[in-house]
Amino acid sequence: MPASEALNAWEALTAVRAQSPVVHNITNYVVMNTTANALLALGASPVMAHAEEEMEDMVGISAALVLNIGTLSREWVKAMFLAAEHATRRGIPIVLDPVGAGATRYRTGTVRDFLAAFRPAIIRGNASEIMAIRGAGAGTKGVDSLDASQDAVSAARAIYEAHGSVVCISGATDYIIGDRSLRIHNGHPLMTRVTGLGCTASALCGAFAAITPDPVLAAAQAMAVMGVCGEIAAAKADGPGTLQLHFLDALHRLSEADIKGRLRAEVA
Ligand SMILES: Nc1ncnc2c1ncn2[C@@H]1O[C@H](COP(=O)(O)OP(=O)(O)OP(=O)(O)O)[C@@H](O)[C@H]1O
Ligand SMILES: Cc1ncsc1CCO
Ligand SMILES: [Mg+2]
Repeated sequence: MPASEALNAWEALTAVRAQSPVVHNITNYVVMNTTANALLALGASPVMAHAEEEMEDMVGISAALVLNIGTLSREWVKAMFLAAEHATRRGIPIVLDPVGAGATRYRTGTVRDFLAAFRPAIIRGNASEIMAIRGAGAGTKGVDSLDASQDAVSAARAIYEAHGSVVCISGATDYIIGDRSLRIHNGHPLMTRVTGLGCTASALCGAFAAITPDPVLAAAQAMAVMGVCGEIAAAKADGPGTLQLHFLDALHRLSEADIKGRLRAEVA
């Protein structure tokens, strides 16, 4: 069976729409609104919450936890660690987005401390961020990648072997590295001109991880949906502004035929 069909992306999307899992996000100020809207358009039920006082209750009603260090500070990091403790105890999947790892020592150090304490089901980042976790590469340009996704594959393998977390590297080709490896060739370069589509990919990883127990498959389903919707949106858009709008509509309207007709996934 071709890898695209084996992803079961349509079946998983149907399950997300039917079950509408609660996805708890501790994410950055830049993308809170866009990732909440993307999760809603997908069919999931997003909630953004970062007060330590409500971490136990919020994790208690969630099916996945998405942690994103895009605008981190001491209090938020404490909340993330506390939420991860509760999620680990409850056995709900954690997705980590190491935004800007490699740009500052604080970001890189926080991600490493987190991985020393917890095992996310999925780590989703761009190539520079993934390489920085292993001390590889020349750093990260703020939140943007200086490297191509294939350059981070060996770092991703090392992270999987050291921590057991599936690693998803986004870029022109998305790589999903775990107990097996997949590549997804969808998407559009215009997606890099809209802030937070990587953060959106991580949020979608959370929604699919809530439905799909196998984290390689869950990450691949999320990246498949991202890529296919990115292509549909780019075909209608005049630029980044309308891409963002068309992307949300594409998520909402995504059909089995869209996925079957466009998805280009292969075993890496
Ligand atoms: N050159 C490209 N061609 C096609 N798709 C791309 C390209 N670059 C990125 N994408 C897609 O754009 C989405 C965001 O990935 P990207 O690597 O830009 O994330 P990011 O750098 O973490 O973004 P952000 O920090 O703004 O959230 C993914 O779905 C990815 O597949
Ligand atoms: C631009 C930006 N800065 C911190 S987080 C963020 C959103 C994209 O990662
Ligand atoms: Mg990012």
